[in-house]
Amino acid sequence: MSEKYTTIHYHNYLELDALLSLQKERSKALGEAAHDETLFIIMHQVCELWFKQILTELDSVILLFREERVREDNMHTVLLRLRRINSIIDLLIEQVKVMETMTPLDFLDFRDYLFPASGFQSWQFRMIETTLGLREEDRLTYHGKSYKIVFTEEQKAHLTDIERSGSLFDLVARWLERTPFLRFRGFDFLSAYKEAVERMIARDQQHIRDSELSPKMKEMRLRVLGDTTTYFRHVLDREEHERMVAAGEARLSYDATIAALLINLYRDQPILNIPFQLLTELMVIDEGLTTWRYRHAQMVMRMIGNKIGTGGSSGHDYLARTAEQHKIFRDLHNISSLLIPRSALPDLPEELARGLGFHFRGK
Ligand code: HEM
Ligand SMILES: N[C@@H](CC(=O)c1ccccc1NC=O)C(=O)O
Repeated sequence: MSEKYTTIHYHNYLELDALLSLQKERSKALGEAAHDETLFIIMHQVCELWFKQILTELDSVILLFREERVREDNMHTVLLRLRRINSIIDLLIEQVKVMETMTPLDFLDFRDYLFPASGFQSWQFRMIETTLGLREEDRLTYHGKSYKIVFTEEQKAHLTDIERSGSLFDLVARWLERTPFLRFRGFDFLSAYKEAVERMIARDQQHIRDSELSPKMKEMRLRVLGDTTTYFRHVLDREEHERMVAAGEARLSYDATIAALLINLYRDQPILNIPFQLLTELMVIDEGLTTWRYRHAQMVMRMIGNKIGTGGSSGHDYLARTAEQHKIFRDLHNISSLLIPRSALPDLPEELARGLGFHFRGK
């Protein structure tokens, strides 16, 4: 008999007996009950639940991306799930305010009971970072040791597994490299782009030189404009890009970078619109996590000033540095320095433009 139509009560369905018995204040158990410790526990439990949901979404997206070809009809689902992650991150940022209704003095009523526990030991947070593509070598070191030392062997193995099997960053990079439009029936995107950049810079330089501006202003404007050796050096030259990758200054391969550039420049072509949205959502995840890190660091500053963290880090200073350093999709943000105005873009050959559009062929 099917179990589908048996009845269930709200309370049981949500396992509320278990859930609501999980707030065990150490101050109450070991000394004098501190009123705000319940909030502190619930805040963390709520965060961990949202981390679980983020991981569920990331795992499903990764599964769709692991297929030999990412199916077009899966792309929309991927986008919906990435957007869900971004809504959750917005909520996590907003939630910091609730934590800040606790005053630093009230925190001290129970902080002593927390040593040496800390957010360093949040396995799900590390799973999120690693699944997205933060590698061991990208991280600030933890007293010169691996960030994994605080975890069980099983948890460590799981993190290593993800590092080996390919993060979302890696999968998106491979997907970009497969973009089929870079060379299409005589249209060589890269040569057309190179020519357009050179033409645009030469024209703008001439306009500045011919203008009525003072020599000092002219010099400044020319400097802002840059030339083909400033922003564009590494896209105009594969070897230069490969040197940057080897030096750790770029992470996306040359081909993936060019594909991301094409998608950004021609994002109005219907077929490139969803890929463009995908790249955008990935950047939004990075921005959201960075904002959360800053927000958390700011809260920490308010709560404990410059004290050392219970996990042994320098506290606020360490956290603020992770915000800068632990970005994952930096390469996608860097594409913006390679963009040129639409007016300077080479027109696509008509056949290609037609190929990139959606065509309804009625009978
Ligand atoms: C009074 C509130 C809080 C304070 C004072 C605080 C303080 C700190 C400090 C000082 C660290 C650095 C590690 C250490 O040396 O201890 C840290 C790390 C961390 N905290 Fe908090 N925290 C608070 C609330 C939260 C909440 C609500 C969350 C949500 C889950 C959270 C998640 C994390 C995570 C994930 C890390 C690791 C960050 C990294 O290494 O990149 N913290 N926290
Ligand atoms: N690291 C904090 C303590 C703390 O926030 C914490 C302690 C135990 C479990 C989770 C924590 N939250 C995030 O770091 C401190 O130094 O006060």
